Amino acid sequence: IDLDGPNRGNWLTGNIMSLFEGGVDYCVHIAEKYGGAVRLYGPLGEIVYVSDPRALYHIVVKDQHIFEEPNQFIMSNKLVFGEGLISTIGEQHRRQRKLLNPVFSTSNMRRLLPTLHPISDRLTSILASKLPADGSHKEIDVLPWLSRCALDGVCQGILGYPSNTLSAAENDSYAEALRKIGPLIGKLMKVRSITAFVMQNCSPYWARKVLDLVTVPWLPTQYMADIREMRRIVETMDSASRKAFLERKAAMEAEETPDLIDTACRDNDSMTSMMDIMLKANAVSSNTERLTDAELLGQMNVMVFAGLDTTTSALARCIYLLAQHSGAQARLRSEIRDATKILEEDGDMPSAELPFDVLMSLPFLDSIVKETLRLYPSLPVMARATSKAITLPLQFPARSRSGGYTSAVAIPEGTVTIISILAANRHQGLWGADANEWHPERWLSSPLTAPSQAQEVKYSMDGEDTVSMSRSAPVMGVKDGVRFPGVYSNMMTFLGGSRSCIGFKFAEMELKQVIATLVLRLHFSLPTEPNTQGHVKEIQWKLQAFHIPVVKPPAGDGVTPQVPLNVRLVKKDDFIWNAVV
Ligand code: HEM
Repeated sequence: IDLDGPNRGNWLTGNIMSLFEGGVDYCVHIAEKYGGAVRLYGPLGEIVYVSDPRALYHIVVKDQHIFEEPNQFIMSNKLVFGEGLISTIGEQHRRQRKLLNPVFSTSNMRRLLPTLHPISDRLTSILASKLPADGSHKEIDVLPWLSRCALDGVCQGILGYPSNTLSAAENDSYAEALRKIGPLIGKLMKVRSITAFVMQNCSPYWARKVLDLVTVPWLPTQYMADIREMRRIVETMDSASRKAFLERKAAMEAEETPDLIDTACRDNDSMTSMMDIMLKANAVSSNTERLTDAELLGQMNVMVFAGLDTTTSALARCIYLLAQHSGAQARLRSEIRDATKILEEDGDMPSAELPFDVLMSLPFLDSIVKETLRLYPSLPVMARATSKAITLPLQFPARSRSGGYTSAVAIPEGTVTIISILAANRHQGLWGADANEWHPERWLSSPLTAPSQAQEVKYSMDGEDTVSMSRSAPVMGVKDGVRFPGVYSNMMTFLGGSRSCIGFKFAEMELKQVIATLVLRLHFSLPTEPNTQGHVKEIQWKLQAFHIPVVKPPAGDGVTPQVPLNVRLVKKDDFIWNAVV
């Protein structure tokens, strides 16, 4: 591959792990140094690391069928989640998206918001109850509570399943399974290729038998234990979501109204869940487009999983940044107070239960969420594999192997391509010289163009595939008609194209609801209490599959800090890792 890049590194594993070891700085630095397409090495050879806007447009939109998710990703997802969106490709995936896209419409989000009100209230009350009655401050590890909140949010909002992990002393087995599944998938990453091979060549019955057999003789014991644990988790998850699904389906079939979508939503606005809406959309769809029960069930499993650690990571980052920037926190609080005061005066709403349209249009809250998701996307990099050879055009020339520059790169079939969401979101050419800084005000100084003056934003890729769109667009992230092909405010956080995040509106709404409720009543700051030796605890962020906050105990403190039960601890170097779950 005729691209420049860092040295190969380890002869066997290459330099791919540097992305995670070097963290955000490294991921951004290599794009700034070599350009929007960089050559890296993995165990199986060369890898292309991409952050160029035109190349990304080809990867996620125009040539998406050539840049599919790697086979082992699809196959192992199928084994764990069933027939949901992250386990299907091609025509089946297209059919699923066609039915599901309208389910995530703005009007359906409006219906779902009330399911999040009691959850964000409960989170706030729990944290407030831990504070001293005299109004003074106290150090609380908020991460596990944010995680429980995100879990209750997806369970209730998506599945209609009241997991109540915020209130319950003991978690139910379903909630427990959901919390464990992300880290286990990470641990089992190395055996994914075996899974893919077996799944493709055997029936489900034999796949199960073969996987049992082939893994026994040579896999380290820990893998075996993890595989057994994964199987237990999958069974728990499957039986709980199947039960919820069958109950809702039976209840829906008992309704004798032809216009199922409209009636149910009108009659029972606040009680609805994503599953209800999806079941109803499916019932009224044509026979050829209708999803099977297995596909519907798979969607539920996938959405609950996809919406959990991503949202927790984003919530944690927002709270962390607000704690770091007390001025922004104060400004946000007064914006929310003003909004709730107006409503109280109107006698409309109790405190933080802002109506959907008010919540979603608070300018500073919107800026905080956007800027945080831009600078710290929950999923910093995504992998694709080319199903055939292709030449990828670049918007901005990248450094070639010979030391010159190239504006197109030939990629052989079977090449792993890494989409760098992180580097794209920090592209200085499109986001400005301060692209690496958290600066929420940038979104305020970039008002929406009024619909009457809607600009024709020309997304000029090449002669043939020019995409033009007329819309009221924020000017942020666009320069000379060039922008990233993301579904959310020109950034790549939720990707773009047919495999973009289907739940991004739900995620945005949940983030805004939880942050508004928390900030209205609580003030957040970083740890300040020195231990007996005068050292203060540090919070740092580790880049794994997700961004994970890492708590470094105060220097010289040999005592392991007290941590809540649901936090998985891994001792590495001198850090205590608080996994997101
Ligand atoms: C801040 C929160 C979130 C972030 C940053 C995020 C990000 C992403 C990204 C980058 C992808 C593309 C993955 C890939 O191509 O491999 C994705 C896919 C997906 N997300 Fe999200 N997500 C978030 C929340 C949610 C929520 C709340 C839901 C469910 C309601 C959800 C459901 C999905 C699904 C089902 C897919 C697969 C789509 C497909 O393949 O067609 N996500 N998400």
